[in-house]
Amino acid sequence: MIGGGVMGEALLSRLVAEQVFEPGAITVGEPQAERRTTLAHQYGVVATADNQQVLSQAEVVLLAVKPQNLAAVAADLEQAASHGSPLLLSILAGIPLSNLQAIVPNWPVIRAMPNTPATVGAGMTVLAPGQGVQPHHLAQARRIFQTVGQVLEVPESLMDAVTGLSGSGPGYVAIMIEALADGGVAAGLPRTVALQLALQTVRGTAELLLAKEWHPAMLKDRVTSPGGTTIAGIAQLEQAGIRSALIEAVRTAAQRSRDLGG
Ligand SMILES: NC(=O)C1=CN([C@@H]2O[C@H](COP(=O)(O)OP(=O)(O)OC[C@H]3O[C@@H](n4cnc5c(N)ncnc54)[C@H](OP(=O)(O)O)[C@@H]3O)[C@@H](O)[C@H]2O)C=CC1
Ligand SMILES: O=C(O)[C@@H]1CCC=N1
Repeated sequence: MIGGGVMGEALLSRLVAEQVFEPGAITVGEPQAERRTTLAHQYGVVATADNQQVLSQAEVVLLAVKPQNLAAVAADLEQAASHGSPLLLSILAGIPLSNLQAIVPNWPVIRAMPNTPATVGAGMTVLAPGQGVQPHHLAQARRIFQTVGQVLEVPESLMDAVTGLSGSGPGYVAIMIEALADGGVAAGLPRTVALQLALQTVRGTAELLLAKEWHPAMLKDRVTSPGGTTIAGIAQLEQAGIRSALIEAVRTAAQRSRDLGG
């Protein structure tokens, strides 16, 4: 793994907990000494400041640096490109397969977009395979990302939209949960009670829709008693433009993903 930050750790923690890899078989390249110590102590992985140590014997390389750091890592990848041809899994938002393949022309490359619920095995990862990716490479990528949740495959042309929805989505939902709890506090609930209610309401709604395979509108209709509380709340949400706000959030994030790719 190159880049042991938030998302790298989220994936690492599950891969070790689910025993997909022996901790000692994982080497993480990470420039921050403090992060290296944390990752090595907490998960038993090898952590190094030298990316060549990561790349020298790797079968799978998981690229988890910020897109803005790709240029720095490209030099390491180019240097390693002549030894072997490991599977490269890139989770970098917005970086197209063509950019990665230009750096390591002989390596199979899969662009992946996971999300932070991966930390608890409830992630959503979408994969887009590059040229030269064989079925066994895809199977390996699926095995890795299935450890952290659901996996779906799409053509690369959809990956920026995926990034704007499921990649960034946990941020939007977290704000919704925080705001719901604030609403509960404004209506007189203690903070801890309000947060528990908001969290379980969001989880329960998602679980109900998944279990029953209902259209979301059907659930909305079932909650809204005529002249009741829910329709009064929904009228307020519509007036504030909640649908438009969420649609534009996904569209703007997708555009930002395109922009990161240059
Ligand atoms: N966070 C998320 O929810 C998701 C993130 N992603 C993608 O994952 C990637 C990482 O994001 P995130 O974990 O949030 O970011 P972080 O900044 O938390 O993690 C990136 C890590 O890589 C380190 N790094 C920087 N340069 C190098 C280098 N040359 N070699 C090795 N490591 C280096 C950084 O160190 P330093 O801080 O010192 O620069 C940092 O610790 C991004 O490309 C993002 O698009 C994808 C899906 C979801
Ligand atoms: O905000 C970001 O750029 C990353 C990619 C998707 C989620 N976090």
